[in-house]
Amino acid sequence: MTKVAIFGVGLIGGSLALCLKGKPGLRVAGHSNNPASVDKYLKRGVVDEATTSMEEAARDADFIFLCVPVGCLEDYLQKLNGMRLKPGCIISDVGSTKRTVMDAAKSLHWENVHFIGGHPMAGKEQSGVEAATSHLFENAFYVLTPDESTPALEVERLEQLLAHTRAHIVKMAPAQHDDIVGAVSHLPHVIAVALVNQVADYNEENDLYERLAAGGFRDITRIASSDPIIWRDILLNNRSVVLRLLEDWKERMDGFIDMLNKEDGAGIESEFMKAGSFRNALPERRKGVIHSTFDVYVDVPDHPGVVGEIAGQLGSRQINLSNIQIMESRLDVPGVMRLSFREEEQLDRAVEVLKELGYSLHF
Ligand SMILES: NC(=O)C1=CN([C@@H]2O[C@H](COP(=O)(O)OP(=O)(O)OC[C@H]3O[C@@H](n4cnc5c(N)ncnc54)[C@H](O)[C@@H]3O)[C@@H](O)[C@H]2O)C=CC1
Ligand SMILES: O=C(O)C(=O)Cc1ccc(O)cc1
Repeated sequence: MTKVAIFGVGLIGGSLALCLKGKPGLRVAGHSNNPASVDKYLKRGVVDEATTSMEEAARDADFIFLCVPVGCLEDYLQKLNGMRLKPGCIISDVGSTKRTVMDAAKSLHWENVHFIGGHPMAGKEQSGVEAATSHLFENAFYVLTPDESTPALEVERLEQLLAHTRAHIVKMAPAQHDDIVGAVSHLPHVIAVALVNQVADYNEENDLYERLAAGGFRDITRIASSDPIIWRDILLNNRSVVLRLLEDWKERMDGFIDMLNKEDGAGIESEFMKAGSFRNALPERRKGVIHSTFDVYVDVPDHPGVVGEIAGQLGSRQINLSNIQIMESRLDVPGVMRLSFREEEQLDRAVEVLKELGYSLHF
């Protein structure tokens, strides 16, 4: 049996556990400092075993994943470094920044243990094991930042395990990762939070702001609801990159101020045209590279008739399903069903029907 130990079974650790648990030859152990969390992991059936003891979780583990806030990673590495780990053990993490954790791992001496940094580039604004799902990483990029000294065979072992996530593995240097992810993820989170708080302050005087903020404002600020501790740690950790990006951002805002002052309509138009053509060309995650289908995930209550009901409702409207897969179905966990369609138009119609029927959908 291959033992996988997961430290911090929250949104990401829990989702990873759900990808791996029940796969042939794999056993998943969870760790939390908090006894109540350990009970919760077991009760939800996310892991095979759980403990508050780091030693017990790490003992005999073939793989260890650190899925705790970025600010805790160095401390966890130091603790693991002081333990007797299984020879050949691979330690990885899922932190949203890669430079400091790679430096921390490199500064320690490991005896036949390999650290390979990782970052699944998928997530959501919710946190905790309650929000974990087995399909979170599907079709997403999963960055690995192996050091030059890490034997290729060990990186392959990790990649083989991560194949269960159905994510696309990409390898890059830690500093490059932090620069790019700073721009496409960390900066947008800061902007979303600042924007929401700006409107929240206006709303103190007049609650019409809140009432009219239903449409686009909600969409572009979804990530402002992300977990404060997780994001405090990410931003402090990648602060030099984020500070540089915010300086650029300030310049861009000055550019808009300038165009408005000068009533430069052509300038504004050209900014929207440039943004539109870049954004419209961005790859859509739901059109997976591996699968030539259009998929939607439906949260379904655990009752036997639900597959029939959904298939029946879609069939009666001549919406052609190409596949149905139940991804999690246990007594105590609500199920997730993947519906696949060969054509985007069929998917769009199905989404409309399922929303009308009150199902909660994910892409
Ligand atoms: N939220 C997201 O969308 C993504 C997060 N990440 C990274 O994954 C890691 C885990 O994040 P999530 O699963 O989202 O968070 P979460 O809050 O859902 O889970 C964090 C886990 O760490 C444990 N933990 C241990 N020590 C802690 C401490 N001192 N303070 C708070 N929690 C502590 C918590 O009990 C919990 O099990 C972070 O390093 C984050 O940067 C990576 C990709 C996406
Ligand atoms: O909710 C979203 O869209 C995200 O941006 C999720 C996310 C959060 C943190 C990461 O390191 C990677 C992805």
